[in-house]
Amino acid sequence: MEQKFKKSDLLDALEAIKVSGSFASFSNMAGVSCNPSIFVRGIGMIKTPLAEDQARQLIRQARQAPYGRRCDTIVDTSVRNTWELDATQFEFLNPHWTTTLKTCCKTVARGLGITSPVSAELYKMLVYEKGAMFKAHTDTEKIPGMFGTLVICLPSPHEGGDLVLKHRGEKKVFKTSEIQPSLACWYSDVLHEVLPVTSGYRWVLTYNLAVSPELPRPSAGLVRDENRVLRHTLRRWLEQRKRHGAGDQAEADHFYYLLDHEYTEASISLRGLKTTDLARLQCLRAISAELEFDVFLAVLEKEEMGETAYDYNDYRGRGGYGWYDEDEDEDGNKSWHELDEVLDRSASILKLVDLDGHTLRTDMPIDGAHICDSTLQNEDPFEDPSDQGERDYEPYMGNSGPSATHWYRTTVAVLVARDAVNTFLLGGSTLRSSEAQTLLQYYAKQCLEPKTRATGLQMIRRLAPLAWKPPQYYAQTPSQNRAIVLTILETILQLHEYALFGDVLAILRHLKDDDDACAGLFTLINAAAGIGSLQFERIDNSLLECLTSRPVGNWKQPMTVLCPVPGSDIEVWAATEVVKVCLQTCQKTGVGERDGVAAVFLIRQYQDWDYLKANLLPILNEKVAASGFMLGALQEMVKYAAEGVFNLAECLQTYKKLAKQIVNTLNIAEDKSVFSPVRLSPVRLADFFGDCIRFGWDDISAHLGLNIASQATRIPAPQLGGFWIPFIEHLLQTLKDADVPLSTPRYQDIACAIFEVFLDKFVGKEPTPNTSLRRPRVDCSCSDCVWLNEFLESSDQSVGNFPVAKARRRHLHNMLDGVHADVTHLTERHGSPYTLVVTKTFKENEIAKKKWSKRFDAAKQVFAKLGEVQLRALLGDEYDKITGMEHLRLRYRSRASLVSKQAQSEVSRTQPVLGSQQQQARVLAPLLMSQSGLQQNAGQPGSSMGLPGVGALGFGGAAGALPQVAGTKRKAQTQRVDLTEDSE
Ligand SMILES: O=C(O)CCC(=O)C(=O)O
Ligand SMILES: [Fe+2]
Repeated sequence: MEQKFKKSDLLDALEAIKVSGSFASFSNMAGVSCNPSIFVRGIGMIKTPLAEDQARQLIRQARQAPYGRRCDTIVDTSVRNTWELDATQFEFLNPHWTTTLKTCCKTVARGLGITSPVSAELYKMLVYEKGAMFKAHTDTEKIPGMFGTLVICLPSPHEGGDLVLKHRGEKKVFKTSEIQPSLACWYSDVLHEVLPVTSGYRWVLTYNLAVSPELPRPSAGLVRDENRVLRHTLRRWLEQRKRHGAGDQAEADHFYYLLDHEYTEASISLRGLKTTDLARLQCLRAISAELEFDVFLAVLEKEEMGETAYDYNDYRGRGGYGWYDEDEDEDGNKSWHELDEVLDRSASILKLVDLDGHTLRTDMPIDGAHICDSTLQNEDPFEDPSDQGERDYEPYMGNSGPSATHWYRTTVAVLVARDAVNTFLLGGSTLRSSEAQTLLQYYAKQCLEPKTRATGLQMIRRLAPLAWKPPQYYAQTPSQNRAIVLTILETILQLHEYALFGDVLAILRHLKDDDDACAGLFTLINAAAGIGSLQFERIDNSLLECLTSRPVGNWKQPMTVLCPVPGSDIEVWAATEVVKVCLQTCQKTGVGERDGVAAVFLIRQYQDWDYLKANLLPILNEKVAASGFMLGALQEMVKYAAEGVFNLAECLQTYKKLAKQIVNTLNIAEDKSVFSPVRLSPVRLADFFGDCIRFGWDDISAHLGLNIASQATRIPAPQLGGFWIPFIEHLLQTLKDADVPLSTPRYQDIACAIFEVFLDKFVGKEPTPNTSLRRPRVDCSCSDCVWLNEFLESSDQSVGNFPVAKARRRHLHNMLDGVHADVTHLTERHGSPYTLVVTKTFKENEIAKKKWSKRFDAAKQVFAKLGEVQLRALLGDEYDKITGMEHLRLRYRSRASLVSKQAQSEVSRTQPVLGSQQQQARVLAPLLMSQSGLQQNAGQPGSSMGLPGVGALGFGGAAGALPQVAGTKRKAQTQRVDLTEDSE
């Protein structure tokens, strides 16, 4: 009859594992007196480091080392190619060498985790010359009690010759070339090899390691007793769970095991564990590979909030010496306040990781009340708070007693029965999408193991919709997230779970904007198709949906990475389905240049010129207004025609015919959407001029130039910086490339027209300062506000006093702030009630001036970027006027007269005076009086320009509110209607 499982047995079994030993260990011997002073018969003393001539002498004395294969010992230099000397051929003259070796044995015992005394018996001296190596093998038992091998690497320069050791999937590499003298040791059941020496000589001594033959033989495998007991206990737990099912008697589905050491959230992983914790977790990990449970690591946190005893210090703190925000002891630590009564208690897993340290959950609530039951140590896992926890203390507040919150943290291993792992991982609270994403990665890994595959897939099905709910897609950074998406899809494809693949893609369809994810997906498909195991017909529809969820212009990248084998089902799909759907999509409205480019690209890739003529040309004929789409497609066509793929003559004929139509229907002002980089890029329009020059279509470019110049005044403000200024820049380049003089009237007209409207709508006139004391009303009809409005609207009162109680002062204050009134308001704290003093200011003048100056400077930058020489040629006679912008200034003629005018105004007080706004505001603000009620900021130009390179200047506002100037004659356009008073 099986013994009944007890939690305490599991604890005992774990605690019995004390030593952390590894299957192999290395150690630096520096500092140990270790020159053995080797004397070799037939040679004499060997000097260290080993020199070439002595190395050759050693080799002459040596023989080719054999190796053991089953019962034989054979020489085969393709397996082992080393020179060896028997222990009888040499001796150590250094009398301390025996002591050194004893020290080495202790190092070995510690490194391999052996508690009984270890002895080392000299076996061979080995010399590896260039090319020498020893292929992977395990060592045979050569003496009674032997459990492993010790190698002492003597000083001898060499490269290569790395010692590579592997055990149960773990691998260690020891570079004897880097550290000498040094030792390495391993258990006999560890597979190891010596990689070929690439230069010099590798020189080592080998020793047989043994324990007393009566003792159990230590080995790297889990034959140590402690591990057997642990495995046995765990098996009993799991079997008992199965037997009792889910009833009352049911065994716990998980246990927390308190680690000996504390670890931080950042350091928690198997690799970061110390000594015994490491030893125990390594055993658990090994056993969990055989038994049905999983091991995780976790940082637990408990929060307790409660009332504390009344603290005299707080009282004193408030009474006589002012208010202490924090109560700290002399060392600056927050002092400890015992909780008299705990009012609120909660526990959570702050962070749960797998043994590789991958985060699975964070901030996951757990049942604090039963935590003792789940802990193997059977105690509150949180240590004595008085020296561990973080704390926060709230002193006596008058209406409630003093309270404190304590947080306690501890680190544990979590053992979870495998049938309960999913419930455990998904437990606690609703999963955040980022958590669902991390869990997905975990389950993707599970899918790769046949045993856990079914659950893994099931969980992916369940978690995917949680992980990628539309708004949370970017819960993690896009690239991290994209990597997860692709890992999952790759796993699913590998497993041929096509239905699930479709489901996950359907969830991902909203990832319209993540083109890299889409391209990544198509790369995956391409790779899977390359392996030859893909059933493409089961995913083609999902892929098509993935394409159609984004603009045609974005199909080019994924379809480029796809590169299917000619004649394959993927190619047939691309040539029929993809191209067909692409053209259907192009018939819709709102297509732009990138769509035109992509459509032609796809036809070039999968169809031919005849197909294009039959299917794309009719669409182009219909789409004259979508000039971006047209130009994209036409220019792409000509590109391929030049490469010889399409019929060049027919292409050019089509281009010319359609180009005429584009120019005829071009309407700059109305077709807002065309002249935005999304629909048509400035460079493409410039290229169009280039094409006209190249192909000699002079009439077309003349017509287009005229069109632009005559319609320029109607260009909406945002398109200036977003399209037309960059266009000029590209046009300059195009003309230079085509050797066309910049002073050609056609281009001069275009440039002047655009710059004039740029100055007019973007920079605008320097704003006229407001001199009036009248301010806009606040929107409230209470008696206080009536009073306030009277003051605000008055043209001669600059300061208003409002002696009203606090609540009413606050109301006035809020109302003023609500309309951003150009006033200051301060409370004068004497008398009863206090008085709200409102003073009219002229800050808006300064603000408006600053904004204008920024735009002015931005325009200067634009001119500077284009270059003086080029601009002079392009703007001709207009150059000085346009780039100087003097006509936009308020007072550019005589700066000197400003001072006298200012003085004059101080005398007259009623006359509006124009000049430097800042100066005026500063000097005259409190004094000015005027009848003018006009708001000087109305119709401020320059807003929302989207000017490249000057965006940071922050042009904001409503350019749409600009008064538009009628008329078509360029020279007459520089005047704009201005609502502000202008003294000129
Ligand atoms: O040369 C070494 O480092 C290891 C030699 C070895 O594996 C052996 O002698 O069995
Ligand atoms: Fe070996």
